[in-house]
Amino acid sequence: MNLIKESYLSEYDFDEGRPNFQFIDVPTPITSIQKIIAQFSYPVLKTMEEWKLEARNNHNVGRTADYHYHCYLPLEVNNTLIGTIGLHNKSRQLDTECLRFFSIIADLLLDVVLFKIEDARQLKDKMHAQSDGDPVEFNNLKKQIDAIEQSSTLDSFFARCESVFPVAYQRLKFQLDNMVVHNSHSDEEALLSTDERFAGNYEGIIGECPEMKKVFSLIDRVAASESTVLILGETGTGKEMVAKAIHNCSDRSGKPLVMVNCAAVPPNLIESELFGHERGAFTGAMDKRIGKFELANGGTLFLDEIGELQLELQVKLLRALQEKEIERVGGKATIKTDVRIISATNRDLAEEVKKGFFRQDLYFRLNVFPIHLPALKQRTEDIPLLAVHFLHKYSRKAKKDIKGFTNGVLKQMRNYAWPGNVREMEHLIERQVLLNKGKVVNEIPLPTHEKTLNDKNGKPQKVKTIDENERDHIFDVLTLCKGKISGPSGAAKLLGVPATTLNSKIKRLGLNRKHF
Ligand SMILES: Nc1ncnc2c1ncn2[C@@H]1O[C@H](COP(=O)(O)OP(=O)(O)OP(=O)(O)O)[C@@H](O)[C@H]1O
Repeated sequence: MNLIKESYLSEYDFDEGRPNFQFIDVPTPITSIQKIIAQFSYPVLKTMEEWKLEARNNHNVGRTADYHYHCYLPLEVNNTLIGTIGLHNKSRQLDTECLRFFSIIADLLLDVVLFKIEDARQLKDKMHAQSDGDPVEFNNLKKQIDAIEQSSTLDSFFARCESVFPVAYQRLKFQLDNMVVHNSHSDEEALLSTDERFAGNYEGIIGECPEMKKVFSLIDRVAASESTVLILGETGTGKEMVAKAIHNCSDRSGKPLVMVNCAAVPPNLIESELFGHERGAFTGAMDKRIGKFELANGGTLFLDEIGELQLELQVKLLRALQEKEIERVGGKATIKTDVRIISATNRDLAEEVKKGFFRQDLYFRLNVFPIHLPALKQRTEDIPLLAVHFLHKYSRKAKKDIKGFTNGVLKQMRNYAWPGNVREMEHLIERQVLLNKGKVVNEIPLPTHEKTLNDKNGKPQKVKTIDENERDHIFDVLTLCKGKISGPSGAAKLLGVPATTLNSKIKRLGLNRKHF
């Protein structure tokens, strides 16, 4: 029996939503490592240095030179080694769940090989029986045998894997990329689920596309510094998660991370929310109150939706950042603060500055280290991964055993625009888990009316609120009229409203005339 080949299972990508492990599938003669592997009946994981030592340095590392961890398993038929299967990983350790899965893959591969051997053997028997008989039939059988022998073992293997465990494929891919390097191999540690281990890393942020890898590397780089960070991205892209990850990876992690959603606090209360107030500072201030700046002392203050902060408050925030001290509302004393600021917005802040809605000096202060989070529709390769993650999370919670999605559902999700990004997907899957009857999700009620509008170039645009629309339009007309409101060449005439009405709209919408 021939050695089949040493197959490499380490390079993989997603092809049209279908996990596609790229085996490097070249027949090789039996190697010294394979001889060692043949002594085991279970997956053996070692670093390449350890393998080389085992093989008395007599191993040509070849294509796997870039990889650090190498796990091998022998493939045997009737006690004869017919090949080995290798799983290689660049920098991260492989855990027990992954190794178990690897054994299943090896079994399936062996199954496929056995079928192939058996089919070829039966045809050969028939062919021998025909050796003195019909030459046409003989040639026909010979062709069939050649076809079997030359057929890709791995193609048949993929077909089997896909039908046997489509979701497990995605799990493996997810694990491989997100595995944490372990120095110890205690069972307890190895048995922790990937999600739990991962949560201690980047706050459970999932993503493997190049844009997300860049985000992880920016988190790594900025966390240890004291820099002010501005996180930009559409709603639901994970800005809050990134802020938590930066705080948790920083030296301030032992101190509080205090969050303020600038859009959620009424404008008249935001100053007291941030800086606190003294008793009697304003009607309703019955007691002294400590503000978020003071609460975050020594730690991090996360200012979410910073783009919604009114101009008046922006001045006060800027002062607090520059002077590193605050005054409570109604108070006289200045209070020193040591706070790292992380802010986030789904607005285009640079554009807001141009329009006069956001102070340029504050923007420069906050935008020391920007991190841009991609919209979900810009990272469709992450969609199956996130979907499976949420499916497992909510199935576990609901105590249901839902194994995965059909390819059709995955495709639907990849084609959807996700205006609410990851948050929208999470809610949708949480709901679907509760409603789902079988073990597989075979339909998903994606909204038919996406909350985006195509512009004249066919690009999807966020649907603006009436106020945003009005503000932008007034801004454009004021720019055209160089800030002039009344008179024949003024904006009021063009907009068809009295100058007094336009003035009050400008005030209400927070437009700043000096920018025109
Ligand atoms: N990469 C990700 N991996 C896992 N979960 C994610 C990811 N991104 C977002 N989520 C989930 O989506 C939800 C929204 O995330 P988050 O609140 O961080 O988004 P956001 O950008 O701050 O949204 P908003 O601008 O509306 O405040 C969270 O429940 C989080 O669990």
